[in-house]
Amino acid sequence: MSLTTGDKVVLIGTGAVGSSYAYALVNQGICNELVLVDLDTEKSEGEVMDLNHGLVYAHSPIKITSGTYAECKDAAIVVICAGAAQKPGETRLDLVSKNLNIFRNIIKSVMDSGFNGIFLVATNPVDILAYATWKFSGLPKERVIGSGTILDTARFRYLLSEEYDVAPTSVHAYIIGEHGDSELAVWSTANISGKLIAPNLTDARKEEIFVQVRDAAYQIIESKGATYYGIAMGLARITKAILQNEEVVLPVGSLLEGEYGHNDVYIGIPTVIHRAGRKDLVELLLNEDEQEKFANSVKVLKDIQASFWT
Ligand SMILES: NC(=O)C1=CN([C@@H]2O[C@H](COP(=O)(O)OP(=O)(O)OC[C@H]3O[C@@H](n4cnc5c(N)ncnc54)[C@H](O)[C@@H]3O)[C@@H](O)[C@H]2O)C=CC1
Ligand SMILES: CC(=O)C(=O)O
Repeated sequence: MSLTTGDKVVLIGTGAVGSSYAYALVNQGICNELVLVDLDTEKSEGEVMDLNHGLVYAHSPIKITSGTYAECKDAAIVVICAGAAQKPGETRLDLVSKNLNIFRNIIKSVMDSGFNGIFLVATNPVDILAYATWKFSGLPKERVIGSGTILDTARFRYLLSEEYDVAPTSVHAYIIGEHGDSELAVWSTANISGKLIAPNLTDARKEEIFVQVRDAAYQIIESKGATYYGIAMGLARITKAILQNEEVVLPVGSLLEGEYGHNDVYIGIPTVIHRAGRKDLVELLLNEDEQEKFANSVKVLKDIQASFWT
């Protein structure tokens, strides 16, 4: 069966992240049909009403409805933002059992609809849940994408843009690895217009910037209860890259099969995104320290996987 070709998006989970993503899609005119699904149907229906009331001022026409899993049948992309979120003091990995159970049911319901498109997963712990989506759905790896380190990389580029007074889009730098505490900054290739950043910063300053990136979620959750605008913009960016067949490189969650010397794990790495989902992985040349940190991040994720998949 060939890939569904329209640009219908079904969003599962219309909480803080899901509703912000829907709002970003409408404002940027990324798709022309959006269906909202949530266990709490009253909430998704309310979100649909609210979004529709802004349509007269939207970027371009879009049909927004609430629906059931049957709507996934002809969807190009199913985006999953459903499940539990971190409470203050919790790590992303604390959510694993709860959200794996939720995902078992969600993926089955989506696949039972006859879905033949691309999954984009945001629910945490996102790397484990992207892997679970790939396993539960039976879809090829190209059609299951996690949000990976799209948000962490955006945070990193923003902080470096502040450091150097240039636009974040002119900073070329990646956070890779787990979307979580074991992630790493690839300082060895981070640059502005080809000029390497690392030689101009002390180790102490680099560590300060990295810690700000790594711990941003904890800080935001402590101050306002949840993070959602940043990831919503990141998810909208990935959605646009897929629907517009951009072949752009984005740091998303992709399955490793020998790349970087590891396999059988979803993790945040630069990936070429096109209309069929993931195209190629871009293998960064990591230095020894980065390779060790990346290997540790893989191990953190694999140890968790091992307790759920033999
Ligand atoms: N990947 C990333 O970079 C980020 C991921 N997240 C994650 O996104 C997820 C959602 O976060 P929030 O929107 O803040 O949470 P939320 O609690 O505001 O929303 C979750 C929604 O999921 C729905 N839901 C729960 N079980 C469901 C099921 N079985 N079927 C359908 N809907 C169901 C709930 O009714 C609720 O509307 C969390 O796991 C959070 O950690 C949050 C920020 C960044
Ligand atoms: C909550 C989360 O995963 C983040 O903001 O990075």
